[in-house]
Amino acid sequence: MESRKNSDRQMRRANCFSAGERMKTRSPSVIVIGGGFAGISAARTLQDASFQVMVLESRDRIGGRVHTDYSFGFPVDLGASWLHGVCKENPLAPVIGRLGLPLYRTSGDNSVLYDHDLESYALFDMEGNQVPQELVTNVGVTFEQILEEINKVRDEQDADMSISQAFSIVFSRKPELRLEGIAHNVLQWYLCRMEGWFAADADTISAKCWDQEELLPGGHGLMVRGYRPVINTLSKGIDIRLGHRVTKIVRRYNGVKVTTENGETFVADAAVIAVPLGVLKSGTIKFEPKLPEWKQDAINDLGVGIENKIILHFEKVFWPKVEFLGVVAETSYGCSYFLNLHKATGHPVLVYMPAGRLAKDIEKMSDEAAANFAVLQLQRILPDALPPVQYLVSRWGSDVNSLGSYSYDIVGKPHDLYERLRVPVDNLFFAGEATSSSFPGSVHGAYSTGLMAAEDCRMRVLERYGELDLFQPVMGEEGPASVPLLISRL
Ligand SMILES: Cc1cc2nc3c(=O)[nH]c(=O)nc-3n(C[C@H](O)[C@H](O)[C@H](O)COP(=O)(O)OP(=O)(O)OC[C@H]3O[C@@H](n4cnc5c(N)ncnc54)[C@H](O)[C@@H]3O)c2cc1C
Repeated sequence: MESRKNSDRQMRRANCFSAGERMKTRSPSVIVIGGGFAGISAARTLQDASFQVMVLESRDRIGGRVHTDYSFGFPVDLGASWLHGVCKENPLAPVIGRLGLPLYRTSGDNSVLYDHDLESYALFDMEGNQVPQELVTNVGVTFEQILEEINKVRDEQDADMSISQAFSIVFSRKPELRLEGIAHNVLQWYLCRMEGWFAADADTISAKCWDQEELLPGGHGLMVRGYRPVINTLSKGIDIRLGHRVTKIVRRYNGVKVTTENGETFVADAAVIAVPLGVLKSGTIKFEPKLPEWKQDAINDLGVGIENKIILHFEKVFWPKVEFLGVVAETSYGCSYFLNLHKATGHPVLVYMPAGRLAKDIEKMSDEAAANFAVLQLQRILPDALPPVQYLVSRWGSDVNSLGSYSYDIVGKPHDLYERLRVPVDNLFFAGEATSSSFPGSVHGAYSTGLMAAEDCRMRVLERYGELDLFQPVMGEEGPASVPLLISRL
């Protein structure tokens, strides 16, 4: 009995929103789990709407899969670095614009496949010979034709298939699209780029859903100064508890109780859960009661892929003045590409970006071995390539805080999984790139789901506060709750 009393007392002390505070501030409380773009945008919106907000973040930094590193003496992004859709319709445009952050446009094209204009590529074969630009462009056209044919094939059939299977069907129907020799290798390179977009291999990507995301106009722009200033600005003044890994979420009709790895407990009227899909899949966060079956199925069925960055900082530039360097090979697994950051930032930096199985294999290597692997690919193009003076290696697949880079549609599963992931369960609101059916796998997608979750949460909490039963204590706390201040402003 005594020990139960003690633990009750401890819990009360640990509560971020104690009964006293609730009476004083007269505003509803929300715990946001995860301090990436989705979580921070939800927290910002709710705090601006007079909610008491606390963010619990497992890492010792905010930003999640947006991670700008400054150890080279200038910013480089280990996670997201492009704004996909450089236009005023992009939900992030107002904040990026207000901050005066420069963007470097790598492509005016709005398509999934070309976040770089074709003329900015320099592709090489395994012997270091540059592929003629005309061939690169022509194979690009063939690749688009194949994708159009894939769409016809999928529309004829009810059952879904992978992009690789669809390729085989198209080749058997239209053998003239099957390329040989170096042209075949260039085609594999385009496929490799497509795999990079989805962070997954072609034999797992759904032919039915590959083009279901919405693309904003304005093409693709690199955040020259990195994404960090954006997240820092959005998070100003918010109560963020770093190093707080959530392990359990209990929900009741009148509140939520959230427990962290070190046993601390927090209660609030509602919670926004904005952790990555990989973390939800891992089952390391326990829900009580369990999540409904439809929600758990959505978590299980949506794919999460891996893309990584190996960022190489050289003493000086020794490569051609193009935006993208690529090595073509017989299979997409053997192909590789490097983003030339010198074009955008003026710094002698190349970024090697493996995806899918290759990224997974490279994650098994040490940082040094991974950097050497990237340099080896570079030396295929440029035999006299210098060793880097510094390097950075990301591990989004094995990092327990992400367990994957971003979500994608796997074969045979419907595209509405993103929406199912987003739909709230009682007073638990879901946010994050994997809950965005329009813009999955992107920063602006994550950001907009944070706004949506905040709005849903605001409505629900305010509605419930208007009900008599919410004048009862939240999660067993004593003392009257009160009608939130915000209601008078609505
Ligand atoms: C290599 C790479 C390149 C990319 N390139 C681009 C790009 O150029 N443009 C683009 O738009 N998008 C890009 N993306 C995708 C983009 O980064 C993500 O879609 C977006 O940042 C996801 O934001 P989020 O808030 O949903 O998740 P996250 O940013 O992952 O935030 C989730 C947060 O939850 C925290 N967390 C995890 N577990 C717990 C727990 N148990 N308790 C508490 N906190 C927890 C994490 O530490 C993290 O901070 C890229 C991603 C990667 C990995």
